[in-house]
Amino acid sequence: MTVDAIVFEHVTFAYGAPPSGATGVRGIGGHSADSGPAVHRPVLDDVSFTLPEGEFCLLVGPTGAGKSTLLKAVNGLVPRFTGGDMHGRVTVAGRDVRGATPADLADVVGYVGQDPLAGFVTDEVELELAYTAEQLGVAPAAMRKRVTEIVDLLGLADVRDRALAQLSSGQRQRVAIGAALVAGPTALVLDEPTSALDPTAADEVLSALHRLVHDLGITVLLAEHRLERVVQYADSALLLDGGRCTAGPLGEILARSPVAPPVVGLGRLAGWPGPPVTIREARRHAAPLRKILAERAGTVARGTDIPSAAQAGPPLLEARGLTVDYPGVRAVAGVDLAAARGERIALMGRNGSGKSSLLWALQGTGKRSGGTVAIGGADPAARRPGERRTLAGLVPADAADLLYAETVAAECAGADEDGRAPKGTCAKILDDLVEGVDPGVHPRDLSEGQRLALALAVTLTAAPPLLLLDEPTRGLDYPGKAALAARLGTLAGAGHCVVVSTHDVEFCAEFASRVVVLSDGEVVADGPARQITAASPMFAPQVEKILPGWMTVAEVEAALESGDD
Ligand SMILES: Nc1ncnc2c1ncn2[C@@H]1O[C@H](COP(=O)(O)OP(=O)(O)OP(=O)(O)O)[C@@H](O)[C@H]1O
Ligand SMILES: Nc1ncnc2c1ncn2[C@@H]1O[C@H](COP(=O)(O)OP(=O)(O)OP(=O)(O)O)[C@@H](O)[C@H]1O
Repeated sequence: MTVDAIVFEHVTFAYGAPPSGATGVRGIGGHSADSGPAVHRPVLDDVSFTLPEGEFCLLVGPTGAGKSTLLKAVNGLVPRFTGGDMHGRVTVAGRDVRGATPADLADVVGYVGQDPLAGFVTDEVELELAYTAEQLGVAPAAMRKRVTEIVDLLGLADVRDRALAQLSSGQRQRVAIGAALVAGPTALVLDEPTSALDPTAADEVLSALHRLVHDLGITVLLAEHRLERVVQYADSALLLDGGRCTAGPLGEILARSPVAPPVVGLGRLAGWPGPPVTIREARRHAAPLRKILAERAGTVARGTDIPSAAQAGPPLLEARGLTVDYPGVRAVAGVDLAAARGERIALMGRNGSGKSSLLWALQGTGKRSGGTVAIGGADPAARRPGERRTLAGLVPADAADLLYAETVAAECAGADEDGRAPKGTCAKILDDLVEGVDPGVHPRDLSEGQRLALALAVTLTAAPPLLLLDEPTRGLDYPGKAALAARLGTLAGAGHCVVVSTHDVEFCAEFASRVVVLSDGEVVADGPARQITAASPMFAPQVEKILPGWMTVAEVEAALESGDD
């Protein structure tokens, strides 16, 4: 008989009311106590669903829909540590979550947040894995056996003795999953576990989760924006939109979802039945469309084919022999990079290949151990911070680093003033990226995607000639990413040079004219986006895999429309 792993019965939740849990416990970003008793619009509105044992379920929904909130309600973090007003019932493996702490529930549900480092309590892999078991009072012999099983299951044998700080991001994420598994839970909930990972590391993590579902019958509930990465692993989906939640088989949910991967968009455009949700299914329908496109390929200008401006003008940015050393690591190893106004460059490469270090060194704030950087002839490192900002703007991977004001509205007003932009510029950019952000809310209470959009809007308002963005698509839904690509395209068209470090191949396909690939701090490929991404199974976007030579749904749509004229 199958047991229901996670059950929500008429769950309604709104932020704003005082915390209902124990006092003296550090909250998870909630500040309801000092913001008064005002209750906001419900984030979850009469949510009911049942997830059986051994199911891999995706939680999908637009930016700020409440996905993190729903996941935290599974193990009681919401409302216990966030405050808020909650009605209805959540049960995991038959246990009522109300009144229990996440630690009480560790043997039925494991929670893995977006940033594994933030959740670690020790310094070493094995200690971290053993920690939860120790807390639960498991006998040493049983504990060693359990840790070994988890190490094998998650492919961590080679690194089990290492310090956590020496692990790659994908390995750290697998350790975080392992730590959540030690207590032997029925269910695992994961909040965008691959958002910071390169495509290879993401595949490793998702394959490990897939094995847990198949070998151990664990139920996995996983929130993710990059659906193209995860659909092939999932059985079912929950769609959260406007507070309401719909559950169903993956294909059915994606067919009606406002957020769907490119393959679904292509299927809708081409009228393929289903529509297909995997590349494999889509290829079965693709032959007639390939034929039509082959006839049009010569006559249609594709967006990303716009010639590189590098050939047109003198470079805005010129770096020579740029080197960044940390103790024991050469993060950037003699990089030469020239970029002109109008270029849209994606910086790609494995986790730890040196992308962030390169961006910060180019901007002038980061460490530079050797080499030169010039932006419009000036060395940004030699300028004062205020002046530096007029040469280059950098949106950091952790968007919160850029935000200081008490409300979204104040942040936007400050950005308009600092950037000498007309009033309302920043708010308008924000609204284009993510709709409906409450201007009165504190930036720390925004969802991940909303906060990132705000940091982007603040930087784009000042619009310096060189724009550097470090992983700017975390937490953004597909419409948000398309809006970001469009805005960056407009800025490039107006003479800015835009460099984006990203693991998001679909965003790269929409945005980039040129791709630079780093490996171990060195540039190993540099050329037109279409050429570089098509040549690599790791970097190729979904559309390219189904219709070689075509990168995005919009491109295919334009080609089909051109034939209708
Ligand atoms: N502590 C809080 N106080 C007030 N409002 C909050 C708080 N935390 C989140 N919110 C709001 O609740 C809504 C849902 O946030 P949540 O983080 O659950 O969304 P999400 O779907 O996970 O978003 P993303 O896709 O960006 O990760 C957002 O509008 C957010 O601004
Ligand atoms: N402050 C630091 N001190 C020591 N080593 C560092 C520091 N910052 C980065 N490193 C190391 O330098 C190398 C490059 O890191 P960097 O963050 O630039 O890579 P990345 O390509 O941006 O990675 P990711 O895709 O994971 O964000 C890695 O080996 C990293 O561990």
